Amino acid sequence: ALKRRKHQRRPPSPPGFPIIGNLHQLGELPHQSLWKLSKKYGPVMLLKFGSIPTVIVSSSETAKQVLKIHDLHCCSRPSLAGPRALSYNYLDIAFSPFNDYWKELRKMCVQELFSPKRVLSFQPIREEEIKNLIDSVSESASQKAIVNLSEKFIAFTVRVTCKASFGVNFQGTVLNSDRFEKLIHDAFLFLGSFSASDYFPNGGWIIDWLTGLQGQRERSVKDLDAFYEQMFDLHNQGNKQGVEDFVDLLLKLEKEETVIGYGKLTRNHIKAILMNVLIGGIGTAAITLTWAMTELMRNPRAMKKVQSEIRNQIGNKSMITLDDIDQLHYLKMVINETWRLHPPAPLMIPREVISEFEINDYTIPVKTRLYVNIWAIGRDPNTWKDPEEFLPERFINSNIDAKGQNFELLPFGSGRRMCPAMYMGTTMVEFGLANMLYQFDWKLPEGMVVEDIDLEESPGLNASKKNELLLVPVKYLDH
Ligand code: HEM
Repeated sequence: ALKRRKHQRRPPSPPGFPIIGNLHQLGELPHQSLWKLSKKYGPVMLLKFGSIPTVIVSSSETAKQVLKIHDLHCCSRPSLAGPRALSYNYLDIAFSPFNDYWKELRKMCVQELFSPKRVLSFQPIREEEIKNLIDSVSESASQKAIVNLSEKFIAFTVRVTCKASFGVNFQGTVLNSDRFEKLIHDAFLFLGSFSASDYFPNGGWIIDWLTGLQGQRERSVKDLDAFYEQMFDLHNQGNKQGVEDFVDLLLKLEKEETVIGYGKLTRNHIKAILMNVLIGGIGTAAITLTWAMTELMRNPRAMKKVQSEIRNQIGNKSMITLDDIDQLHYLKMVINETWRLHPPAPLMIPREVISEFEINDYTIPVKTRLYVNIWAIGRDPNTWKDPEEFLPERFINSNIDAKGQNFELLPFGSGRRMCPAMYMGTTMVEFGLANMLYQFDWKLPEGMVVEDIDLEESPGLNASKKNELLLVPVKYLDH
């Protein structure tokens, strides 16, 4: 065994400082900083985030090694302070370590919550909310007024996700939507925020306590908890109408004394699952819709082509339906191209190595934290020609899709930890975008030119568009 140890090779590492390691190199946009480092240190690099050895994988070939060939060796999640609090001690799907409990929970959710049947059952909700969105944008169009599309897309996904999860509309009921959006926003921040205890397991909590992060996190968890309780009460009172929502379903499973892993499903399990649905469902789709519109505005040729496809293939209609979308091939290419350049989770969710393995002759030891930089893979010139260019046509005659089998394009990840709600996410994006493109032509506000539309990302771990997308809608009257 001693002899073997000698031959272990460690991946190349950029030089770091004592104690903080390479943390100072992450900057505001970690996926971009790590992408730049990977150009120098290669597609498998070893960094130290505080005291934690962390491997970053940045090419499609090495992503395949990790997510397909060695998936079983690295499909756990590290324990992180923000997620721990919000997931009731890892009772959720996304942050639970790899164990029998997680396997059974994930299986149950895939069958009950994220199944195609369930996704389709929410279509009346999506239709009602797209009608609201179309009406509100039409109103702006009639006044030739600017629309804040970043805001509109968030409102749309919040409302659909809330109704599907809780069966309620926030307008004037239990919580107003502003407060709800803030709750979700804060929770999102705490999931992604720099928490000293994640990098300095011995004593980092003192820093979190001193900076007030600990206290803010606790408040946020408490607010969300109170909100879930209100939702349970509302459902138990039985005066809720409409389709069977996630809370109905989970409470039913609780009543049936469903066993998951080592015990029965409890209220805390339900709350942890709802957290995943809220965090997973809202940001990701809204971010994608905003980037898609941004890229189309920067590329009028692609905009024209995608609008002609929709308008020519689909006759006079007040709304594009899910059936219509099947035939919209260019629209799907536009969305894939958006995900290539702007994956909403550019570093996916971190994984943790559970048994030693090798990539490219480098040994990756147990407990290493592992990130796959899908943002970097989408811009790798070895994989993509003219990677910085938005060119949906690159998917013509290509068998690359976003379903986790092609390691060049991984917006939903791949392997055992892959997003279980891909169909739900894709449906939301396709349906939202198709209708916005069908109903309206889009113009830049007075005085702005195409070159003024920027691609800056906001700081943090979700690569959303930093500056809000402001456009002037013109109602398409040819139907
Ligand atoms: C455009 C939409 C979406 C994108 C791009 C996206 C992307 C991702 C990615 C990259 C991961 C990590 C995969 C990995 O670590 O290998 C993930 C995991 C996850 N996503 Fe999504 N997601 C989307 C929508 C949703 C929605 C709508 C939900 C819930 C309703 C959801 C729930 C989850 C959960 C629970 C996990 C954790 C899976 C696990 O750890 O086993 N996602 N997603």
